[in-house]
Amino acid sequence: MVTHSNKSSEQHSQPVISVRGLVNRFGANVVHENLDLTLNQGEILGVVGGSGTGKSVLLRSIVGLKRPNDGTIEVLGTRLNDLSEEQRSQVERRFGVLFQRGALFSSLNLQENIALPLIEHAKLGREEAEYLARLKLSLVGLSPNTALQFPESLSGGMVKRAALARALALDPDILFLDEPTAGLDPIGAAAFDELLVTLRDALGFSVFLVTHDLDTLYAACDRVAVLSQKRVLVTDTLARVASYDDEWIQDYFQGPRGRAAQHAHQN
Ligand SMILES: Nc1ncnc2c1ncn2[C@@H]1O[C@H](COP(=O)(O)OP(=O)(O)OP(=O)(O)O)[C@@H](O)[C@H]1O
Repeated sequence: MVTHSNKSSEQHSQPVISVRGLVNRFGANVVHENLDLTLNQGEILGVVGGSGTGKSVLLRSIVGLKRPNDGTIEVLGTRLNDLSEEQRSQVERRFGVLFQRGALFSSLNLQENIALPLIEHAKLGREEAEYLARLKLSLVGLSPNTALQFPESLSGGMVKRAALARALALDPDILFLDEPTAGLDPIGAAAFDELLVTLRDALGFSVFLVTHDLDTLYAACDRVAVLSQKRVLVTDTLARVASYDDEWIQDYFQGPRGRAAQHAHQN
């Protein structure tokens, strides 16, 4: 059951990301063709789709790691296409990104990992940055004595939390998460979903969440966008998307795993 207030699009109609007519190609491989997507203020938007439908490429296009072949991307009211490199990096500072792999530097302890963006981008001194890093660790539920530990000594769930703390280091307006619960056991994944909703409710950021995890969709997402046929086929509440007349959607939501997730969250 969704325990948070279901902040649907009606309550958060202000878009923080607006993608229109996006085209992405790699040589002859057309990944996106005329793709539209909207992320509203304060919502957690789950982005799903079959393997290779371009979820990660979409995320990378928005955060500035892949230059689109065509289309416009507007973030927080600013059209990214029109910006200089310097202006673009100002906008990108308002993003927090958690990638599926390579989330933390293995040679740095947690405090140093989280302090890094504060030193590099916010130009804080080391002591102040590490103080803030410890605050971020407590925000994601990690005790102060994890601050000096290295990523390899932590469980998968703790690493994800620490990576989330780093993504939150610069107090982002928009958080991008690429399969954050991949590799976690169901209890660790559920705890991460709950933490995400709690932090969103408390801090008010908006979330672009790529996931294959049906439980995450039920537990954390206000709306779901489905990538299929090189575009966003539908964006709506989970209940409406789950009943959408499309073969992949029906297989995904009404298959055994989809029904199990739905059942688990109804009880
Ligand atoms: N750097 C790249 N060079 C060439 N092709 C790429 C590159 N990055 C992605 N692609 C291609 O773009 C397509 C979409 O990839 P993407 O990783 O976005 O899919 P996805 O939906 O995130 O998949 P998955 O669910 O398996 O992670 C794939 O065909 C992939 O091969």
